[in-house]
Amino acid sequence: MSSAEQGGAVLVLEDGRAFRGESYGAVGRTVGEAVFSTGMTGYQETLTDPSYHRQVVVMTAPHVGNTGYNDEDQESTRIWVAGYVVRDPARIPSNWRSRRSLGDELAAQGVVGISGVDTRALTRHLRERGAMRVGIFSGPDAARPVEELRRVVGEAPAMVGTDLASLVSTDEPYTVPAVGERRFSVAALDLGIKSMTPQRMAERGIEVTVLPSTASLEQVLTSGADGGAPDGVFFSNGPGDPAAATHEIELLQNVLERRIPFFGICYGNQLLGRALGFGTYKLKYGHRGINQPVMDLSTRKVEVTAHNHGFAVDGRAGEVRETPYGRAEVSHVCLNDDVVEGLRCLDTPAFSVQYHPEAAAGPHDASYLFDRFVDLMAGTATPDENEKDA
Ligand SMILES: NC(=O)CC[C@H](N)C(=O)O
Repeated sequence: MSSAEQGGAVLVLEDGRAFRGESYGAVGRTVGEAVFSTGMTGYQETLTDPSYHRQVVVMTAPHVGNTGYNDEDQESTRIWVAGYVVRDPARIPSNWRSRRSLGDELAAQGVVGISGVDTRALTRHLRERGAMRVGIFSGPDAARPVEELRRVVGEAPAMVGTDLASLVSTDEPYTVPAVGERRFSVAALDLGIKSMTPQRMAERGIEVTVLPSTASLEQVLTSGADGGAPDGVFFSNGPGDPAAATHEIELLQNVLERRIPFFGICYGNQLLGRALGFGTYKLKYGHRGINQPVMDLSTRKVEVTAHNHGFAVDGRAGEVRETPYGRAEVSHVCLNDDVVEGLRCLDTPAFSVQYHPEAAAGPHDASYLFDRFVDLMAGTATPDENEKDA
């Protein structure tokens, strides 16, 4: 069934603003946090990123679905976004890898979307008023009065204070083998991990044991080769508010105390921040897209990077703090708004970034960070020297 045959749909924001359009994907109703992504490409990776759990994603790129949906680019086993908002969906997808249209895939996975929306107006609204709850309603719901639908939206759970990692994490540990000879073993806590992340490590000779977010310290410490301690610990990206991740923060403090080399991405960066005693806060509307400029303050180099975060670590560019694990510095900042994009411990082998060096989707400028992790484990970089390979 084409979108036109599916009938009308309405998007209703928590503050009462409504946009009418056509149903796209599954027919029904959905609620979540409205966020926008500025990526021009990479929608399949976005849709399947578990960090988007409970979020309704608005695409600022006007044409979405041009390359259809393939069987290779997914970052997890399913689409995680709670809803999808586009202006102009492709009527005829075209790519040699495409297996079906994006609209058909959204429908097959039960994801409610809306098309024909003035996504520029919607994005400007979110930018001015901040991220807020939203609902998409199609089928018989589309005909209901907006005020009634707004009440439904208002009952959706808020993002602040919500611990979501356990809802998206793996139930059972699994191993991603090293490509070629195994040089290191890493325990990766799955807080919503994207499949490209263990892949990038495996390419560097790392065997990755992916553990559930509820893993105990004991499990982490016996997940290395032959049941021994791993050479490094990694914390992944993931949905929810880092302030609510009590178990994971405590686990990380134990890792830092033992001086096991640590690397964190996105949620992992926020959790390193909290483990060190930094605060975290909710950004007005967040950073999402694959075209965000970040400066590595140790080299002054600018990288174009992929982002997906609604929270951030509270700190200033270049700031060095005394923490229970020695000195820690703010190592990277976003050049759009000075938001903290990376942390590095100077006396403990640990660092993290708020953005996505795994680059799925996104530019590969930041892949050097996986090499820094290797250097930390190899002992070829002392924590305060590891800028040398940038
Ligand atoms: N992609 C992520 O890891 C996101 C982290 C956190 N949930 C945030 O929104 O900021």
